[in-house]
Amino acid sequence: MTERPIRVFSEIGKLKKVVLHRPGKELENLVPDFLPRLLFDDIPFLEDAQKEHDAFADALRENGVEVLYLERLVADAIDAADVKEQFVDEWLAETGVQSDAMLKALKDHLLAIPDTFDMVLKTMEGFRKTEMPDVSGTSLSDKYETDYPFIVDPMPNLYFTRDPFATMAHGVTLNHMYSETRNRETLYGKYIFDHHPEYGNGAVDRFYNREEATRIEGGDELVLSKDVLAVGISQRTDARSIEKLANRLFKETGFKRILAFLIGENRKFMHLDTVFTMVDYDKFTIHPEIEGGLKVWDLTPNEDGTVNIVEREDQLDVILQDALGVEKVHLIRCGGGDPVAAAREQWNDGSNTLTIAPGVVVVYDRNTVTNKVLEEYGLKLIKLRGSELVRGRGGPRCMSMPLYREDI
Ligand SMILES: NC(=O)NCCC[C@H](N)C(=O)O
Repeated sequence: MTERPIRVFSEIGKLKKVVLHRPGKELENLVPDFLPRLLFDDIPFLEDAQKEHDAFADALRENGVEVLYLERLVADAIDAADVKEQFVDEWLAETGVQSDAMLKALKDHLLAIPDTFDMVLKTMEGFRKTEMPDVSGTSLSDKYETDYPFIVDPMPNLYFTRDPFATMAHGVTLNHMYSETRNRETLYGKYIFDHHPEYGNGAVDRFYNREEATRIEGGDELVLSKDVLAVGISQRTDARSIEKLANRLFKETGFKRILAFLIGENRKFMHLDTVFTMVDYDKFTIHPEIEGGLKVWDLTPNEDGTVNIVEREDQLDVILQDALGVEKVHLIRCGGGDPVAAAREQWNDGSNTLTIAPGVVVVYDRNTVTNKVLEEYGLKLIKLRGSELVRGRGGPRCMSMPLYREDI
C-alpha cells in the first residue's frame, strides 16, 4: 500500500512536514476601526513580520522539517484540476459583495492575473475601494455607497495555519469557524483536499466539513497520542462538534478517547492551545488561570457505536497520566505560576509552543520567565523573535499545521 500523505498520531513525534503561510499584503489592509472584527489587536509591520516568519521557517528547515506554504498548495491544487474559474466563483460568493457589476469586475480582475499563485495571494489580500474602478451598474446595490474602505475584506489571520483545518491520523477536519472572517479561510483547505495532486482526490480522510452548522477550530484540537485527542470547548469550538468528531473518529480511526476540556469563552485564550500544549512524553505547558475552572469530560466509544460521556473528577495531571499511560505528568506553568508573569506571557503566547520532537520546542524569545522554567525542566528551546507576529495573538503552534510526524 502506498504511504498516506498525512500522518499525525501525536503532538510531539519528530515533525517532518508542516504547512505555513508567509504573512502577506493582507496585513497591510488592517485598519484600526476594524481590528476587533478581523480578530487582531494591533497592526504588525509587514516587512518585519515577514522577516520573523522567514526565520521561523528557516529554524524548522534547519531541524529537518520540510516547509510547505498554504498559498503554493492552493495554487497547485487549482492548476492541477484546472478549476481557476470555479475557485474564483466560490471565493466571490463568500465575499459579501452584492453588486453584480462589481462581482463581474472582481472576477475579470482575478482571472486576468496570469500566475495562479499571484491570484491566490490577491484573494487573501482583499480589495480596497480605491483600487477598483467605479462600476456603473443599474441595480440598487450598484448605486449604493458606504464609507467602508474595502470592497472585499482581507484575511489577516491566514498565517495561523493551525486553525482552518486540522490534521489527525491520516485525515483532516476541514473546519467551520467561529467568525465570518476566518470562515472564508477554509475555502483554501477545501481546494487543497479536493484537488491537490498529493493531498486531494480522497488521499486524505475528512472528519469534518466547513458546511457543518457547529463550530470547531484547529487550535482546540490536540493529538495527545495515537489513542487520545484533547479538544477544547471554547470561544471557538462547540461541544456538539466534539461529539460529532468523536462519533466519526471512533468509527473511522483507531482513536479511543477524546478528552473535552471546557476552558470558557474568552478572547485572551480563544483556543485550548493558547493555554495548554504538549512538549514531551510527560510534560505539558499550562496557563494557571484556567486551572481553577477547568472541567474535563471523557468521551469513549460504547460497544453499540454510541459515545459514552463522563465528567472526570480527578486533577488534570491524573487524567493525563491515566490517558497516556505514563507514571507522572508534569504541568509546567506559564510565567512560572506567578499571576502577573503568567498573564503577560500567556497574552504573548508563552504557552503556545510547537513541539518538533519530544522535548524540542519552538517558542517566542520574549516570554523569558516561562522559557526559563521550560529549560529548567530540561526542554530544548528554539527561540524566535515574534514582536510583529504576536500582534495577531498567536504563537508557534498557531502558525503551523503539521502534515507528517514520525510515530512515537
Ligand atoms: N491556535 C490559535 O490560537 N491561533 C491563533 C489565532 C489568532 C487569531 N487572531 C484569531 O483570533 O483567530
